[in-house]
Amino acid sequence: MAHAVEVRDLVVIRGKRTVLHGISTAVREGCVTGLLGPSGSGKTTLMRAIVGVQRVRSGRIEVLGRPAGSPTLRREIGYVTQAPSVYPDLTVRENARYFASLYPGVTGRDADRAIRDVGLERAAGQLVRTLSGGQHSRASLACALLGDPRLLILDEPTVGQDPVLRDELWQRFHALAAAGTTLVVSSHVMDEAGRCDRLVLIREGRVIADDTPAAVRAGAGTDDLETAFLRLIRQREEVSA
Ligand SMILES: Nc1ncnc2c1ncn2[C@@H]1O[C@H](COP(=O)(O)OP(=O)(O)OP(=O)(O)O)[C@@H](O)[C@H]1O
Repeated sequence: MAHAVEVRDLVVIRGKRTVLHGISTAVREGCVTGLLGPSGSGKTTLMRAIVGVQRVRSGRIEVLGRPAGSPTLRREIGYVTQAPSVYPDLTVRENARYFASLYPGVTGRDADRAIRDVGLERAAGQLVRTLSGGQHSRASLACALLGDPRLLILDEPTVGQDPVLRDELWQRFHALAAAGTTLVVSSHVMDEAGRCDRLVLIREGRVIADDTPAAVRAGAGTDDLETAFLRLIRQREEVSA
């Protein structure tokens, strides 16, 4: 299967700390790849590097066959950060229509469909600054979907969503993947890991597993991904001790 993203020996230093210590991984096209790891492990930094907005010390990243950060990639990548990326003083619909207007051929009808796709139709006329945290991040997701990106990078998109909405969002992610979009979704919630096609587990800036959920479970000798993650961490600690 072709790779949408290839990362080789990536080293990133932020402030005075080495945050990514020579990471190598690849993201398969048309899959949902989960980036899992504890808070501060480097998930956002890796996503920023893939999107091309993170200064890297060394290593190589290819995205859709081009070096990360290439201007021609801008229209092909949708990136939803943890920070709000929609205008607070516009309604959800106004935001979606504004972002739709930035893409040739994307219409107001597409904007309305994106709002429906993230389950925000009842809040479409509401000012973004009055939305709940979960609604706010779904508004950002709707706007990121508008350009029909080939690669969607979603930083903790299910934070603050109730279980029903989380389930709907995961169904939506898989529908997008089935239609050919590649998704990279970060989370530190292990029960979401099992919903990914592939997992990249990161700890302290190093990849400690890169496989399907089933293979990660089998490799660690447990059915539970949280236990698998803990076992992988302990194995690493024993090897480096
Ligand atoms: N602007 C910055 N300057 C210096 N260090 C930073 C900066 N942003 C993040 N870091 C550090 O880089 C490390 C990795 O952070 P990153 O945000 O990539 O982790 P994460 O796995 O995404 O965490 P979370 O799950 O909490 O979002 C952390 O130690 C963090 O303190």
